Amino acid sequence: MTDRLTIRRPDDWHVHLRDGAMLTAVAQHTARQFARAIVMPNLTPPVTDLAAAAAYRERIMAALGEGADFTPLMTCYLTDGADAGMIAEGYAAGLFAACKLYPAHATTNSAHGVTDIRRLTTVLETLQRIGMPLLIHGEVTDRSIDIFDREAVFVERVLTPLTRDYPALKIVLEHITTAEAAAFVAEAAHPIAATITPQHLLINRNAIFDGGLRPHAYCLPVAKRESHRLAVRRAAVSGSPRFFLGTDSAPHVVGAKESGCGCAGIFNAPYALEAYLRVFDEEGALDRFEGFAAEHGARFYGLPLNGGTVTLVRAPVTVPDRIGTGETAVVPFMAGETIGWRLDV
Ligand SMILES: NC(=O)N[C@@H](CC(=O)O)C(=O)O
Ligand SMILES: [Zn+2]
Ligand SMILES: [Zn+2]
Repeated sequence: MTDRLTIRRPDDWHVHLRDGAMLTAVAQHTARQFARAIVMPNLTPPVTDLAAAAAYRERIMAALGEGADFTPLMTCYLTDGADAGMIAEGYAAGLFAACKLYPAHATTNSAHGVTDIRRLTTVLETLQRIGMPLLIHGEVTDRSIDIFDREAVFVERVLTPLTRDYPALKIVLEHITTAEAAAFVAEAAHPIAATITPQHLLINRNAIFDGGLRPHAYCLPVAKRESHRLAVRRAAVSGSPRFFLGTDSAPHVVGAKESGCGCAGIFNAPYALEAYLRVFDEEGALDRFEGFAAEHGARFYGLPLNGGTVTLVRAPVTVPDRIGTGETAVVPFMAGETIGWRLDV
């Protein structure tokens, strides 16, 4: 039995670092484990231009303090009015690493998102031409579609034609939750990849209703039935370079979760690596963990691999019931549970 695993320093290819007091509270958890992270732009107001992205990057580095060895990779939130020239300029300048497509009203802070992807023709042509990745929250927002089917229907109705219309457009389908999404990404003759969260590897939809309504197990896309969880697990540990780590850590203050209308989002940053490693351990795939956590994403984005290493040791670690106080009090993913691995720092 392996009791110690050392891998190249990993990256988180999808995280919400928030802003203000919450940013100050949560950023350290990500920077402690990851060398780089793709930072989601769904602030209020969203990060839609160069000045907003540069200022947000500054606030992230200020929150981490002097000497932090962490690189935030900024993203541009696409709206119906997105400006292709500005986006290309930001990419060329190394400010934007990618663009993020939220279908309008699909998830937290997506009200300014895209109402119809056909409005983005010029932007998509530009991204394709310059090799800039398009990151997608892949759910349809059609209210007649059952919430558990919104990702699979997005794959069929939106993603399939998109890959046909833009055959060289680099796409990351974010936080996949279904067998349909995993199969599409694995098999498409297209430069496409997917991020996978710890929660979609560890819980199915029963967790949301386990003895009562469990707001801390609620995120979007919502967890699916067990057969989908198993399909997503197989994809993660398959060794395919198209699947990589993206926590989707999405903190909401405890009162916003435990509410008559609780926010979507799971805060998993504090024990993210440990949670993922538990899955690879259970699947007998420890040898594939480094690829998933530290290599596949960087290669897909066309970025260098990190130097340095992190070490995880087999040890019982119990996740606290709550992290932070007051306006930054958050209930972490797996609160009260014991994970069998600990990051050795
Ligand atoms: N995943 C979530 O449930 N929530 C995210 C938004 C997102 O990634 O869709 C958030 O910003 O809270
Ligand atoms: Zn999302
Ligand atoms: Zn997210």
